[in-house]
Amino acid sequence: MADIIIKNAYVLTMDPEKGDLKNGTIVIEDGKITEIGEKTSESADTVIDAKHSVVMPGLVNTHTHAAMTLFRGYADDLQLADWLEGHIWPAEAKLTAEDVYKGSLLACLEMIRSGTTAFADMYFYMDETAKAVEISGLRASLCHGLIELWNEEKGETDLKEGKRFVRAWQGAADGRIKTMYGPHAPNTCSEEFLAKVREEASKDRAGIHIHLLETEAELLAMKERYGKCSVHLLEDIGFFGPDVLAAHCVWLSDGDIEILGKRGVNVSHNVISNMKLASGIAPVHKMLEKGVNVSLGTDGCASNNNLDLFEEMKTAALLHKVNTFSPTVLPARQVLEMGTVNGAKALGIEAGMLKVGKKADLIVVDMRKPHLTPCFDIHSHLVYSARGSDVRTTIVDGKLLMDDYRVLAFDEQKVLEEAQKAAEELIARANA
Ligand SMILES: O=c1[nH]cnc2c1ncn2[C@@H]1O[C@H](CO)[C@@H](O)[C@H]1O
Ligand SMILES: [Zn+2]
Repeated sequence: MADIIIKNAYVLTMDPEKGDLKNGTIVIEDGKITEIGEKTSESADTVIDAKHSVVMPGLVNTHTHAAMTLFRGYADDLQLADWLEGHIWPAEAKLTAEDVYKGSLLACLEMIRSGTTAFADMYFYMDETAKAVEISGLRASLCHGLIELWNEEKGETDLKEGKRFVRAWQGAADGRIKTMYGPHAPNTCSEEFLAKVREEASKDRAGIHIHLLETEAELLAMKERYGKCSVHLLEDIGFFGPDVLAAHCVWLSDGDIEILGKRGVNVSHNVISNMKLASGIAPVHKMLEKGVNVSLGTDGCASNNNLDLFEEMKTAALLHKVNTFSPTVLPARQVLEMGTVNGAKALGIEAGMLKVGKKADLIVVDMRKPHLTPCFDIHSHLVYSARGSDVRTTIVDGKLLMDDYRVLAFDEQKVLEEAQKAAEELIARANA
């Protein structure tokens, strides 16, 4: 007997070999997809009738700071340096472990509701985010943010905590949690420190998550300090590899793109954050042309201000069209690949596609909505018309986290109330 059967669905497999099924059935057992076809002879404890719905791989958010949900709308319309150093960092100095727990749970709730099944996170008090992931049922690649700022003592303390976290949580929550090293950025960490982090990550067989060339200010600071940009510096110290996840990558030269492609670096494109902070426009279509694995991230809620990857897909598709004066750039199908297949690859997850043997991380999107009627093309609808709130069911590792708009993972009202209270108290402390 199987665990879950989803029937009567439009199945968007994202598997080029299989294609889509107009009226399909998916069977889930022991956390994996065991059958995809027109019908099944199996029976299951839970049978979901997905009439008027699309079943698709869960979306993967490859760059966020989950607990920053507490700063949603706290500091808007500011220059990045002023935003980060003048507002966010002083407020973060007042964060407690409990705040991070409550903010992370809120983020998990928002992700479950908007169809995200896995995410990559860099922050502080990461045990708390890990606990929230464990409870919520989501999948995540987590790292403790290392902000050395050329302070040797801080570098050592951060790295020690980073290593403790990597070792404590690697493979936890039935393998749903993976851990990484999280050096903040090449302009907030020294060359020696970055080299040391690379060494430790290799030793622990953990990946590395870093902000990379987000702003022109970083590019200029790097040129002044080292006479080369961040990509060349990291290339010269042997930092890059397919286990590196680089967020933003806005200020890249053609040569930088070649390097990222050659080294198999995974890029997280955070289009809304880049627009909101006016950081610039990442050369996404060029990266994709060069075979770079580009996925999508929301960044934290202080620079977005939500975790809805449907919005991210639409915005990415639109921005790159107007930026290149070419409406054929980033077509809907390619953007869906960025949100699913490429994201799963970036986090090393056996998912991102609905295929027998893959992990059962999938979502059911309700298409019986005014803004989704009529429907000629599912790809187009999912990118240009759908919203995160159209997701009715979310399954991770073969477990139902939300069933027909009902969140099962935890008490939703309690999560909302506690996050609201924690945020109010935190901001009061920060403004005191
Ligand atoms: O877009 C961004 N650029 C640079 N730093 C960021 C951004 N978003 C969040 N953080 C900061 O990164 C640290 C995580 O370890 C946090 O301090 C967070 O505020
Ligand atoms: Zn970030």
